Amino acid sequence: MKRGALDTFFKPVAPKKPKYEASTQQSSHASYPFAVSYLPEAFAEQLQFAPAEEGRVMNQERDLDMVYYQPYIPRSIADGMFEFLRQELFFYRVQYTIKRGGAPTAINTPRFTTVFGVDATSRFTEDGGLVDAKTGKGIEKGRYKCTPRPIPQCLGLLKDLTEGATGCEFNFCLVNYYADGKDSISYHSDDERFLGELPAIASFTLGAKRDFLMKHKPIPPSTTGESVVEPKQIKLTLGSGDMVLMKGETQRNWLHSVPKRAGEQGGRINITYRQALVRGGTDNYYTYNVGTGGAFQWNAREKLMRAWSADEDASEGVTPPKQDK
Ligand SMILES: O=C(O)CCC(=O)C(=O)O
Ligand SMILES: [Fe+2]
Repeated sequence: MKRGALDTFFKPVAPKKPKYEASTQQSSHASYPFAVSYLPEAFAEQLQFAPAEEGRVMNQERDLDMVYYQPYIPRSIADGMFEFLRQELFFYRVQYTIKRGGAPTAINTPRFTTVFGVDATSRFTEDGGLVDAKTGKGIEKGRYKCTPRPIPQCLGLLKDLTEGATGCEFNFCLVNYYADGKDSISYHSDDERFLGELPAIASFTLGAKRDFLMKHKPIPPSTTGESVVEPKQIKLTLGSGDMVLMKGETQRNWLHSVPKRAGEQGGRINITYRQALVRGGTDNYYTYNVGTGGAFQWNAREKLMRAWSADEDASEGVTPPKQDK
C-alpha cells in the first residue's frame, strides 16, 4: 500500500460540516422547552426567490382546487432547511385515546409533531404576551386549556412570504417529522369547522420524497338516478422544497394521506400553514400536536430523536463545579 493511502486510511474522520451557518439570534418563549435559532441568513436571502417555480393549477378533477409548486423553496437550500429545522425544533410523539365502538382505544400518532400559533380571536404581542385580537387587552384566564406558542422567526419568515405570494392569511403552523417509512398520516381531510367554510392550507415538504395520495370522499347516489363516476385518485411524489396549496372545495370533498412505505426512507419534514378562526381550533391543535408528553430533540450523533431533558440542556458545554476536598 502506498504511504499516501495509509495516511488517508488512519486520518481521523473530520466531523461532518453542517449544511448551514447557525444564527446567533434565537426565538424564545416561556412555552418553548428551549429557544429556537433564527433562520440562517443564507436561507433567508434565498427565500426571497420563492416561489422558485410558478405554481401549476390542479383543478382537473371534480371539487379539486389546488396549486402545486415544484419546488416553492429553491432546491439549493431545501435540504439545508430540512437539516436546520430538524435540529432546531422540538417535537412530540402524541398519544391520546378515542372511543372506538364504545371502547376507549389508545392512539399513538405515527410521526413526530409540533405546532405554533393562535386562532384569530387572539394575537401575540412583541414580547410574547397573548391579547384579545379586537380589544388588544390581555386575554381572560380560561380562554384556552393549552398554552399557545408564538410562531418562531424561522417559520414566521416562510409564513409571511407564503401569505404574500398566495394572498392567503395564516395564523397556525403545524410541523410533522416522518423519521422513516414507518411514519405516516392516514387518510383525512383538514375540514374542521374552526377552519371556516373553504380553508386554504399551504403544505411544504423538506427532506426525503414521500407519496402524497388523494381520493374523493364517497359521493352519495344522485337523486335523479344518474350514476356517478368517482373521480380518479391522485398520487403526487412530493420532493424537498415542494409545496401544495389546497383551497376552495378541496378539503370538503377530498381526503389526503402520506402512507407508510417499506425500505429505506430518509427523514421528511412537512410544514402546513393554516388559519383557525375560533378558540376551539387552538385547543384542538395543541392537544393533537403537542399533547401532554415530553419534548424530543434531534441527536445528530445518534441520528435519531431523543427525549429532551431540561437538566442535560442546562449542563451542555458547562464545566461541572470542582468537588470539595
Ligand atoms: O405530510 C404531509 O404532506 C401531509 C400532512 C397533513 O396532511 C397534515 O398535517 O394534515
Ligand atoms: Fe392534512
